[in-house]
Amino acid sequence: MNEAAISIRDLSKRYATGKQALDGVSFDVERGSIFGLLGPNGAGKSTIINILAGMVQKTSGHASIWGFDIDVNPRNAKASIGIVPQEIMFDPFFTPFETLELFAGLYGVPKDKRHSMELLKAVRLEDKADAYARTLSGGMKRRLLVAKAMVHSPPVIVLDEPTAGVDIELRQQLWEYVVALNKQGTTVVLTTHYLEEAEQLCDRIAIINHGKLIANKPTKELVGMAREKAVVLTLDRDVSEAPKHEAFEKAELVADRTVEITYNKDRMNAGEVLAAVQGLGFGIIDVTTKEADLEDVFLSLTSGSAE
Ligand SMILES: Nc1ncnc2c1ncn2[C@@H]1O[C@H](COP(=O)(O)OP(=O)(O)OP(=O)(O)O)[C@@H](O)[C@H]1O
Repeated sequence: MNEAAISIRDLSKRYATGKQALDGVSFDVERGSIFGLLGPNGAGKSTIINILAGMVQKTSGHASIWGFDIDVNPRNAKASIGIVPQEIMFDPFFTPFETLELFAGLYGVPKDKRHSMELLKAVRLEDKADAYARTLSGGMKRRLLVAKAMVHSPPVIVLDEPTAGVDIELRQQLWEYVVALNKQGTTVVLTTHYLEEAEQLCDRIAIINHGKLIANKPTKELVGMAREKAVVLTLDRDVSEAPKHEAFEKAELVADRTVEITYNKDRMNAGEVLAAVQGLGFGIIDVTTKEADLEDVFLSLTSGSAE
């Protein structure tokens, strides 16, 4: 089957306040992929996820999960997706093991088909299986949320800003688990503000801004959209200011002999930059190039538009 894991068509949402949170958004998430949904605060990411989760009613448009239309087949659509919410919400009186059993029960997973202990192991919480949830650290709670989203073994898991408030080590553990899940076939959608992580993890990235989709491309292509590139040059002598040339976007002295030159890759290439510097009478001892990253693209696409 090559039907999309998630298919969204002309999705719009106007909240009762009159706020148009989504305005005709369409995209597909390919089965087996890791898909990044990025956008500044208030862009509409959570609204999309909440519509998929059945927690927010869309105003118009269509959405289907694993081939199940959320209006026509809401139960199957819901059974096909696990959502890791932004907010940490647990009943503090249940242990992690009980929490997972409870949710498996709510999803109608029969006792012999439950895998609560396996899930706890996968998120490295097996030691805490019987501890009170309120005694867990923030990172542990976050990992429990991921396990909770997986109790019904959905083919698609959505992580809504899962890394907020989680320290670097825990974040890496979480990503390792997400990547492992994906390797086993789970389709992953994640919203994140950590562009670097999105760039490393996602096969494809969509950017949403003011309720509209403004980009949807394979990660490499999106990163390639950055127009500016830079070279860092070590010159053969100390200079008091960076070599100036009309074709450079920017030239900065970063140390006595080191300059960083930013250029527009549509207008020139690194070789031409070097030739221009040599033409100004400088010898070049060393060169490193700096690739533009997703952050550059993100900023140029969404600049000045966060709420
Ligand atoms: N229940 C609601 N009632 C009215 N307006 C809402 C509601 N929920 C969200 N909004 C508004 O809709 C817009 C989109 O919000 P949404 O939470 O989807 O954005 P987001 O991209 O997830 O942002 P963040 O990254 O901050 O979570 C925002 O302007 C928000 O204030």
